[in-house]
Amino acid sequence: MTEILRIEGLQKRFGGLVATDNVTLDVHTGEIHALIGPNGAGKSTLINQLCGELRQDDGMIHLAGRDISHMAAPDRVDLGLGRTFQVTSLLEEFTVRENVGLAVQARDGGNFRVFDNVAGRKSVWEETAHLLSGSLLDDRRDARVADLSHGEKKQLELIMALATQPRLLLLDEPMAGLGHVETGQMIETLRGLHGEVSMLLVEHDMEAVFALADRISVLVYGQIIMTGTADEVRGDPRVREAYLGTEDA
Ligand SMILES: Nc1ncnc2c1ncn2[C@@H]1O[C@H](COP(=O)(O)OP(=O)(O)OP(=O)(O)O)[C@@H](O)[C@H]1O
Repeated sequence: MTEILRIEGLQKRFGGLVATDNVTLDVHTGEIHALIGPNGAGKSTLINQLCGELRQDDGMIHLAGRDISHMAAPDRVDLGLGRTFQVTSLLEEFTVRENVGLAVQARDGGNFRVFDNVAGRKSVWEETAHLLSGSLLDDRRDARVADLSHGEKKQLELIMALATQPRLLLLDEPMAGLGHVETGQMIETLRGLHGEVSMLLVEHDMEAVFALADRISVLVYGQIIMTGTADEVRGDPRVREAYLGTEDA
């Protein structure tokens, strides 16, 4: 079993608070690995350290065998670390197709802002069409982002993250704010990518986590208290006490 990501002894302090406390975790190539934990457990802090937006105080991060612990954020993206664009970073007045085209161009080292440059580049539009084909947004490619539903915007975030051709995709609450139907659609979309791209999925929606994850790591007060399958996590008394409550999940 090869590992796409290996984290060892990762530590981040904010003053007296230890937000990630000696975190050791690996993501196997091709797996969906979920990271769950109560509010304030340190999930965002961990994701931000992986991206390079926050510098760890101690510990190591390896991506596909390379030590990226001290690498700048854009270099990590070049090595295959992808993160979903946030809804707030979408260009509302541009179409779905144009937003995806800009993400493709940005990956190729182009300027994210200079839209004119992208208009004439056939390869960018071919790849954009490929990314959109078969997606839930293919029929909406000429819609303005401002006219999309929240669920459609979350699908667009994901497609734009895939435009960077990640080897490991960090998904920070992809179900947040989605209704039941849209959550089901997002689960299906992620299931369709299973095996193609490795994923570290931070998510509060336990139904989605149990439906998607090969393995789940549970973070409580900055520490991983266990890693296991959905059944192992459901059945672990420490998890039930710390996170799921005493009732059946
Ligand atoms: N920049 C910061 N400065 C000081 N404390 C911080 C900072 N960022 C996070 N924290 C603290 O670190 C702890 C972990 O926060 P973090 O946001 O990583 O948790 P989380 O698991 O992502 O929570 P949630 O599920 O609510 O998003 C919390 O106690 C939080 O208040």
